[in-house]
Amino acid sequence: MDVLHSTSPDQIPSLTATDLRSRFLIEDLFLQDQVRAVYSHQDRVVLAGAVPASGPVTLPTFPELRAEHFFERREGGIINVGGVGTVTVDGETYALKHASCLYIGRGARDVTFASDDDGEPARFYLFSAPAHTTYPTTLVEAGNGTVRELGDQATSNRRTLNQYIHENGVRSCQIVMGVTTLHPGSMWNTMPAHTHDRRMEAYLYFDLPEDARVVHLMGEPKETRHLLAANQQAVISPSWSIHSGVGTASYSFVWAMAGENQSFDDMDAVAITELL
Ligand SMILES: O=C(O)C(=O)C[C@H](O)C(=O)CO
Ligand SMILES: [Zn+2]
Repeated sequence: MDVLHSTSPDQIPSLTATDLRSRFLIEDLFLQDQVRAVYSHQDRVVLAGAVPASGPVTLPTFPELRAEHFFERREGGIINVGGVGTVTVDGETYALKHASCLYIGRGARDVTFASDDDGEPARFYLFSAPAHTTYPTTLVEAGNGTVRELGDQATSNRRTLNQYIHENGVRSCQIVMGVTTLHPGSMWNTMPAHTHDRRMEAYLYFDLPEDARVVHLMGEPKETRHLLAANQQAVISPSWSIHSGVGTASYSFVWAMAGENQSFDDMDAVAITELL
């Protein structure tokens, strides 16, 4: 498990493009037959990728957690960004099609990932945060969350947002999680941009063609930078940073937050004309 320390906004002007990528972009979360995890000191979230290619893989108890099992003091949301697969939690098996979501509550002990078809393995993205109590482990099929239609074709940002884990959906201690899909021909996500000082957020871009990129904007509104993200790469956004991007092709992304509150609409919008 890699550990990513926090970065203060006043460090940003001194960082090179390579420095920015190593602090905020996770390029290789999905490795064949492994569970690869990154511990971020932004609200102590863990981002992990599991790719059961030649057989099932089990979620390890990473020593950095100093826990008996991964979910001893944590909860997690999982979205499958690959082929159809299953997640087995303490003997109960959940089938996850592409873009479906599974919430796992605190206290789960044994978690195993498997693919239905080794030729097209599942790719499970896990976002986990510390939890103070146990909410039930719950599956939500792709598209069955709370749906919001956002943006406009005229500004190239027409998109469908599916909220899965949130205050009025699958309950959790901290995690708010869902998937946004750009409509064909629309490339901009989250523009106008925003920050939310009470929550960090991570974006995992997926369903982006291999030869395409998302130009992801980050940083304080008046000191923005960009990161070029490829398919199935994740960006960590501290609470002081905007998080918005434009693709060279249409794409989807998993957004997931943790922190002080779970109020999706508690965000501070930044007018496009205010960005520098
Ligand atoms: O398309 C969007 O806009 C989003 O999906 C925004 C994210 O959900 C977000 O940043 C929530 O804070
Ligand atoms: Zn946000």
